[in-house]
Amino acid sequence: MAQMMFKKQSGYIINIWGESMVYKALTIAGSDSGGGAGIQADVKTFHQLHVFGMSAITAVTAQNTLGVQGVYPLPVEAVEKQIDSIATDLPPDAIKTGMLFSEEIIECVAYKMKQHRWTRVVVDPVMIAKGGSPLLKQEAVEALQRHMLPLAYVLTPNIPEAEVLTNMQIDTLEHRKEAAKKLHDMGVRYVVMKGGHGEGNELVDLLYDGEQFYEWKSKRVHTKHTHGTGCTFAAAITAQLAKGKTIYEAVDVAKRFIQAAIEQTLQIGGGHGPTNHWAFHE
Ligand SMILES: Nc1ncnc2c1ncn2[C@@H]1O[C@H](COP(=O)(O)OP(=O)(O)O)[C@@H](O)[C@H]1O
Ligand SMILES: Cc1ncc(COP(=O)(O)O)c(N)n1
Repeated sequence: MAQMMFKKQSGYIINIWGESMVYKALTIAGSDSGGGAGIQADVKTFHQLHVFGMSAITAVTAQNTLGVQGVYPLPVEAVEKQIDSIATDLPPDAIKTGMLFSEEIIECVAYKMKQHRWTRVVVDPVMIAKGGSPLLKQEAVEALQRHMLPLAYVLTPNIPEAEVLTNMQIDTLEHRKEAAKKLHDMGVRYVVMKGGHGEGNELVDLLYDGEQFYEWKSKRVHTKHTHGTGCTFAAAITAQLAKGKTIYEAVDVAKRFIQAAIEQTLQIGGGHGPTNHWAFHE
């Protein structure tokens, strides 16, 4: 009985041979000192979804709910070493990338993912923080298109990021679908285009699998506390993929996770506050 309770509370599965089956996910992204976005949002989301979270930090940002006060990229060697340390001892079941910042870091991450034969990769093409600070150098966009898109099992652009990656203006749902097709043609397996930047009271997130479109509609929460929504949403997809779920199941959980996290925000900080990573329960 005591053992049963432990299993339930610990959040991981014990198989019939008594071995622990811990699902592991890795995020390769920037650190947000304020804890609402980046690595911190990813690891909190993995944890809440009962997946063991690991990180390879690409850049340290001095950041809070008011904005980004500083960006300090790590040397490429430091990124490479973190990834190798994880790969050689704790092979991840799924990987997410977030803020990659420079061409050199993108090339390093792409090389390492190929070397370690990582295929369950969610690429969140982070470009600009909500307050407008650049998290990707402008000259690195081409490297992102060339090196990361073909490695992306899932790509999760918001509308402005999809516009930059496809070089087209997106105003309507039809435009979004056209852009998703373009991104699929650029090598992405599943395109998940987030609808937070759309108009109106209803949000539409779109999934394109190369054949069909699937839509997730939700009610827009009228709040300024949306810091880290994109990171959290993509991290929830990654956690579900780590557990072996399909992309359709993964987006379904991610959508419910982010809706709860935005509806029950924590009301902390003087600016755009973080979402609530405790709100959703499987
Ligand atoms: N105000 C909101 N109310 C409800 N859901 C939202 C809101 N803003 C964003 N979302 C959801 O959060 C996720 C991230 O969306 P988005 O804001 O487009 O990305 P990003 O944070 O990368 O800019 C999507 O699933 C989107 O539908
Ligand atoms: C280190 C880091 N990575 C990503 C974001 C984007 O945040 P959002 O999820 O709100 O687009 C951020 N503000 N900081």
